[in-house]
Amino acid sequence: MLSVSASDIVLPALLAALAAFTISSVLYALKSSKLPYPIPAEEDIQLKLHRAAAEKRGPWEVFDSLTKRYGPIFSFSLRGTPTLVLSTATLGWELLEKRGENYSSRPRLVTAHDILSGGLRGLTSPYNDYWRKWRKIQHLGMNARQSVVYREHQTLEATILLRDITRNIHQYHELIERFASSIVLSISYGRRTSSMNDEVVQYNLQSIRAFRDVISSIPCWPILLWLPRPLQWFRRQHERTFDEDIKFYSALVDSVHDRMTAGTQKDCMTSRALSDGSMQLSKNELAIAVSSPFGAGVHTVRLSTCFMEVAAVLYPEAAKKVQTEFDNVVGRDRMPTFADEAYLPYFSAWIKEVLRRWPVAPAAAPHSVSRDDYFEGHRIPKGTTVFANLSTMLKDPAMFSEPEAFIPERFIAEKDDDLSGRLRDFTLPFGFGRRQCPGIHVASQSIFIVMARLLWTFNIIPAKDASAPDPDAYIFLGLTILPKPFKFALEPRFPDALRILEVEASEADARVKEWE
Ligand code: HEM
Repeated sequence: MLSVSASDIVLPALLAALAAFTISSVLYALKSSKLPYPIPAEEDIQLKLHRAAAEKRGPWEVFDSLTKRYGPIFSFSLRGTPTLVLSTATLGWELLEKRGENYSSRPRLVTAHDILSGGLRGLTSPYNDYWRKWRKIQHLGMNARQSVVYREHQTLEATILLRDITRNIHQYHELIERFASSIVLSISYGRRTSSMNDEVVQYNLQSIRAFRDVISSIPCWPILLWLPRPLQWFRRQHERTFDEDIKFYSALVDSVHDRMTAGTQKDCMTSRALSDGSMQLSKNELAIAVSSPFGAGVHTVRLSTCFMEVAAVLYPEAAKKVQTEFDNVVGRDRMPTFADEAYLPYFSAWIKEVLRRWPVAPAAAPHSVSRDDYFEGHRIPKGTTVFANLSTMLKDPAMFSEPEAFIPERFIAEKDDDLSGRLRDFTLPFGFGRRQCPGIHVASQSIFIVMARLLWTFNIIPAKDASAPDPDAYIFLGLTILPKPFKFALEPRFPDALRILEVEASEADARVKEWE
């Protein structure tokens, strides 16, 4: 009988790991000697990034100061991976959009993607056949035309949100998070939530926390995957979490299926995916794909609206102009609706200016290059990580004059050239090319209806004795940012505003039951 002792497995495994580590170190040294647009080694960017993270500052601050010294495109080696930073929109369009077929992968995240997410999380997926199927589902559920389906629910929830804020402004963050959670659940499963204590909300929040914890911990070397599987100690806990995720999210898909059979299901991403015969997704793939909007769509909407409050407090003249436009277009007998949007050019420009001045994902999400490429005579090797440094791009004086100032008018295009077209659509805060945020339409709708109704009803003013928010202070949340806490108050704009809000909100209370 053959028997294998632990030392028979462990020793060869360790030797294999050591050999792999040595080889990859040598390859790394070779790679970093051939970086495109390199910055001098004495910059010690790794240390700078480490220090920034320790001080809770985003990497974009380091990128911004290096852009000033070395120009809008530069590279360095980050733990062995060539890393390229792009700091003008033109470079982003040139590489990430025009060459999107090659610039749309993601850096490999062994623990967070391969293990904790079973290789199925779209956000961190490499650019491959699975990602294309995942992305098709996002498109099916959130493309421009499909997003219109969610407007009724968004309007009702926005009205309930505003009424709840007037009753308890101290719970502002929780209330807006409840709003955003309800919207993404209606997109994914055609159901709403009336509370953050909802089991589905709580599960998703816990899942986001697990993902964040793994992302912010020390990354796992891919060579450790060469160890025999029973020796890969780092797998077990994450695999268990993934198994639980599959069970939980599959049950949600099953309940949509049951409601479809009963004829009571609202149109949503899951129902559309289940009805589309061409999908060819396994049950697990489908369960994870339709759960994606929660992770990417709750905090981003909450954070963006928080910066809108900062803008309203810091720049009251611009907020007044928005309100004058409301008075002219909407009047004071009813609240704004989506039907008014086309007639509110200043308000649309105001929203764009907030997203420009305070991009909530200032370095977007890193892309990765699938094959060697050449740009301006420089070789950009396969596997290069590419950052679209939105923070610097959106303050590029060549594109936005007086970039630190708050000037919504810059988005009211007069010319018909390419740049004016780009400013009219203004998708930059949502990233580039094939990885551009698939939630862009639903996010824009949520922001539009919440802010339109908020600014129609109230003046957003600094709270008594509170100091004005610092426009450049932020809380660093990893990929995203939140304004430093500041106190604001809501002052009804005219005597009837609160009455109209109360009436619309109690109608909304009754109508949202359709989504329960
Ligand atoms: C103001 C709100 C939002 C902003 C500023 C925003 C911004 C972004 C950015 C910058 C990216 C990375 C793009 C890139 O890699 O180039 C992204 C990705 C993504 N966003 Fe959003 N987002 C917002 C809201 C939403 C919402 C509401 C949803 C869903 C309901 C959503 C779903 C996603 C998903 C699934 C991805 C990953 C796409 C991929 O890797 O292919 N986002 N978003």
